[in-house]
Amino acid sequence: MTRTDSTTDETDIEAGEPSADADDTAAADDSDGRASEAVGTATPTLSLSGVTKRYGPTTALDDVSIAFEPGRFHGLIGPNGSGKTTLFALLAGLARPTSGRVDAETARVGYSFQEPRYYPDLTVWENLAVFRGFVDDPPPESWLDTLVEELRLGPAEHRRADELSGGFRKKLDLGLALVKRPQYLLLDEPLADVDDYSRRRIRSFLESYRAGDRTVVVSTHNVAAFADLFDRVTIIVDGEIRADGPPADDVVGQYRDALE
Ligand SMILES: Nc1ncnc2c1ncn2[C@@H]1O[C@H](COP(=O)(O)OP(=O)(O)OP(=O)(O)O)[C@@H](O)[C@H]1O
Repeated sequence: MTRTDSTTDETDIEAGEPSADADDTAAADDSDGRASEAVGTATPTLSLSGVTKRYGPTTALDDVSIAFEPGRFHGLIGPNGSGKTTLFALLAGLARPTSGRVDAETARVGYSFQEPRYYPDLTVWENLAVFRGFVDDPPPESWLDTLVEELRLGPAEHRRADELSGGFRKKLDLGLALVKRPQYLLLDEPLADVDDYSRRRIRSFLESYRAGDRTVVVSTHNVAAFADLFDRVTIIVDGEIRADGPPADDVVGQYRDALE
């Protein structure tokens, strides 16, 4: 468990070389003493407590507390600029809070953000295999076949990543998020650019992925695309949580009301 307490650091999402997952960052946290291993925690948690995140004069998150429970399909809903990506970056260990506390076992967190990361000159399969090589205790290689099948990556399996269409790039990034079969899967707009047929397959795959103690957190402003899957919804506006709990029968209406 990596616990990141309040700092005044303004570290942002790391740019540059593709990285396997957030584990490297967690290791860096340990080495400079700004995070510590929590012991004796029975249930792995993913949570923020009283977290504020500022970028210079901009407050991206303002005193946010939220816990992501095992076995949930959790919707994080908010308009552009509301703080969703920032919240994910904190949970993935890619950024530090300005104040407050982040509890995240980053080795169990997989993520796909809006900017895909992959090795451009490797094929889809090679990317999946390389990222699998970064994982300490990887699932069997057959898991990669499952991902290719379920994410409808087959037609592009042997094509270079930099030659892929936008939709296939998105699906490859989803695959990279899933390579280590994470307990917590954080997905930022996972269906953007994806064709209708693939959408249906990916939606039902994600629905089944939540089984057991796995948690899927989807960040989106396209509420309708996932409304029937959510069993918990957090609405975030201007860096503040406006609603957090079981979804209303009409999630789209619930979101509209929160924006007014
Ligand atoms: N690196 C940064 N430097 C300065 N401001 C930033 C940075 N990253 C985010 N912000 C600001 O923080 C606020 C929250 O941004 P964030 O990207 O978290 O929102 P979002 O909900 O993910 O938006 P979108 O739906 O458009 O992706 C915005 O005002 C944004 O301009």
